[in-house]
Amino acid sequence: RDPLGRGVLYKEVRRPCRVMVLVNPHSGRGQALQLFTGHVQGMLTEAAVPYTLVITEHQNHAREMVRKTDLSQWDALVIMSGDGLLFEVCEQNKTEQEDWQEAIQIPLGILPGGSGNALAASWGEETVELLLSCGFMLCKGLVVSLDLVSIHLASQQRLFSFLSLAWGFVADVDIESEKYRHVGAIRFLMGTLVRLASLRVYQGRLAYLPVKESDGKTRTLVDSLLPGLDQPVPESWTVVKEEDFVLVLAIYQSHLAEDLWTVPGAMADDGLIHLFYVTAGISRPALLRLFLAMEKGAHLACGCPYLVYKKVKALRLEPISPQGVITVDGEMVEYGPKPHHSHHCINPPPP
Ligand SMILES: Nc1ncnc2c1ncn2[C@@H]1O[C@H](COP(=O)(O)OP(=O)(O)OP(=O)(O)O)[C@@H](O)[C@H]1O
Repeated sequence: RDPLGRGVLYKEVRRPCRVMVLVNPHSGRGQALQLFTGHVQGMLTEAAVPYTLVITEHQNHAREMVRKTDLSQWDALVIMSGDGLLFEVCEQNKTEQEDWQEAIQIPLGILPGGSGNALAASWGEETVELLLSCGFMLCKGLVVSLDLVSIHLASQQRLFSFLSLAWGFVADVDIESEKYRHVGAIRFLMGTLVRLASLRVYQGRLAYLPVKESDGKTRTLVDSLLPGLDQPVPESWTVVKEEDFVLVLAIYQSHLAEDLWTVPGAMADDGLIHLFYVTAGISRPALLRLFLAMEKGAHLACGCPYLVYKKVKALRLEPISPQGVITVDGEMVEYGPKPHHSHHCINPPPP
């Protein structure tokens, strides 16, 4: 079904639908619970969707809830927070459960309560208020399949990522601006201005497997495209000549935040990793112009010679700079002088 007329096929969860809603009262400007009770609760009641409300009390509370829960009792897990709480739930759901192949079939929902809300923004309607649009999809029980990217860290840890991997400028801004969370979405602009003042270059090696016209979607849970981290990248991969970067960003949804429309054409399950990188030499005003243009999805039209965009199936990132931040879905992950980050796009079978 395509009830929103966006060329996207949705499935519907079966009725009656039992939903667990996890609300982080401290996310974003600290109003998630009020927004839930003020806007979403009534919609769910009217739509006769039974739900159980869990208010998270501390970091990792949602993770523990999901670990302890018999998931077969629920038809959907819904997170009202930013992308961070969803990352916590996904990690628990997918990597720590022995039966994660089954666990990833459970529909996950997101209601925007954070300051970035990238995933919600990628899926909500632009014409109506984001929270109401996400609440509407929840009431209708509309489900789409979502690409997951498998990430191997240097320590062998494997993560599943639903949104992005970032290194350099974007990752620094994301983490450094967390302290301004209470101001909402504008935290990214504040963080961008602060970081621009101390713009730095990050050394590293980047290689990727470009998408070919003939490529179909990769529907596998096995990392068949990934060479071992101790192996060189295969000949079919492109090795980026430059080793001095201002940022590297791999994103698989359209939005990096509510007002950062990074990949205008991205679909939730197009099987693509959208790789952006900016090489050293870009001026501060030019970098600022890119981020301002991104609000309208117009950054690629800026004609900036330092910005490169590729559609890829897999990539490897090897930071050489000893200090830096790498984020997955906006959350900081381990960083080492010589970690390898390999990515491989997988599409789990539709729920
Ligand atoms: N009750 C709580 N008190 C403190 N921290 C919490 C609580 N519940 C959850 N958390 C933690 O808060 C962190 C931030 O949440 P989240 O990323 O969802 O919101 P945000 O940072 O405001 O939004 P965004 O990621 O969109 O910018 C998560 O790591 C989560 O584990």
